[in-house]
Amino acid sequence: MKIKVGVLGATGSVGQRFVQLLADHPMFELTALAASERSAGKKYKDACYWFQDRDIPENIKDMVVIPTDPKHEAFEDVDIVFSALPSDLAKKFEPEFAKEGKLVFSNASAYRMEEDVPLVIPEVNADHLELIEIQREKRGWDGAIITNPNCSTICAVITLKPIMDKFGLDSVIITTLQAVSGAGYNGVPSMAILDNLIPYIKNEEEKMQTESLKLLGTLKDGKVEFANFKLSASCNRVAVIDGHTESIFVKTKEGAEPEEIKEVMDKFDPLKDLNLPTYAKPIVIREEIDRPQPRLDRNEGNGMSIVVGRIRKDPIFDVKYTALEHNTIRGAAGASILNAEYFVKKYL
Ligand SMILES: NC(=O)C1=CN([C@@H]2O[C@H](COP(=O)(O)OP(=O)(O)OC[C@H]3O[C@@H](n4cnc5c(N)ncnc54)[C@H](OP(=O)(O)O)[C@@H]3O)[C@@H](O)[C@H]2O)C=CC1
Ligand SMILES: N[C@@H](CC(=O)OP(=O)(O)O)C(=O)O
Repeated sequence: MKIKVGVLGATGSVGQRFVQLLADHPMFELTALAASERSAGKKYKDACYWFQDRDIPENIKDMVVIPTDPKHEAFEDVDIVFSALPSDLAKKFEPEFAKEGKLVFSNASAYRMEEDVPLVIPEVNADHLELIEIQREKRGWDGAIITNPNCSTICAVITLKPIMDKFGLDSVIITTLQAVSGAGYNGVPSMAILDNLIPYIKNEEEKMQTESLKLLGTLKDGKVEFANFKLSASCNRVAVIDGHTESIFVKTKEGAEPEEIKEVMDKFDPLKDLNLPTYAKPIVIREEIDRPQPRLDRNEGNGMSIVVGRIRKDPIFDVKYTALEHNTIRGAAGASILNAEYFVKKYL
């Protein structure tokens, strides 16, 4: 039998991606769509300004949106909620759902860096999920909050993990070129971004610099010991709809050649035997000199693969390469859903 799930912030930019990915999911049945009081009581198709390139799924469009209230009857038999709430609202609502016994798989940044909250990319640090036992004990709730990282962080960390495991990491520098969808539908006015680039995204560099070290850290005695290497990020918004591109420079501890980096990235496929519906090969390498490109490569692996190209020697660091991620799928809704699929397979 399928597990009943709900989406918080279901009408928003990331919420719509959740709806697309969950409407016909082999493990989950989407039965609750929650949003603000403005949307509650309306049919989903009327409450939400849908801007995806495929229509609202037939089985979803007439569902009635409910308020974000864990005690609402529609949540009664829901076990998992996916949160696509803005961070300030996530701070308030997510604990209320955990208190009601729900497993909250959150996209929001509100709880990512809390000591007892797992921040997880299942291919990288699935063992950190064990933190939920400590979380439940400390906070006295039956549910749990499990977070996925910031979109730009996910892209970089997936590529760094196989390098770290084989060669160790000394220093990493990342420059991002981030799509406008990362800021939500109303986030960046067209007058600001067309014919332009904005070299600032609030809090993004700090998130990349801290979240990456937690993700690549080690769980020891119920705590995450952060990874110990230097990471510097510089984040930019560009006029692309979907697809974050990152230029990544890596100095390893042991030294590595581009061919060796390519090999460890290509072999990196840790969950391939689990048959998780949203899983795709985490890293796909392109050999062409001018790839990856957002328009051409963002849908690789149904939007779940990081596409890496231009792996080459760097005169200062060991290597540099370009990585591309579909930011609202692998970087947001798809990441949360993969966390939930992994959790269900391993723990339920
Ligand atoms: N992991 C990642 O990398 C990414 C994460 N995100 C995160 O995902 C979250 C959602 O972002 P995004 O989809 O762009 O945001 P949007 O602004 O597009 O959507 C916000 C959603 O929250 C709902 N909402 C607003 N106010 C309330 C309220 N008072 N009570 C209940 N619901 C409310 C809205 O409902 P209504 O329509 O009724 O107003 C809407 O469904 C954010 O935390 C963002 O930072 C985003 C992109 C990538
Ligand atoms: N800040 C990211 C998206 C985002 O919302 O990130 P976070 O989940 O860390 O708040 C972007 O603009 O592309």
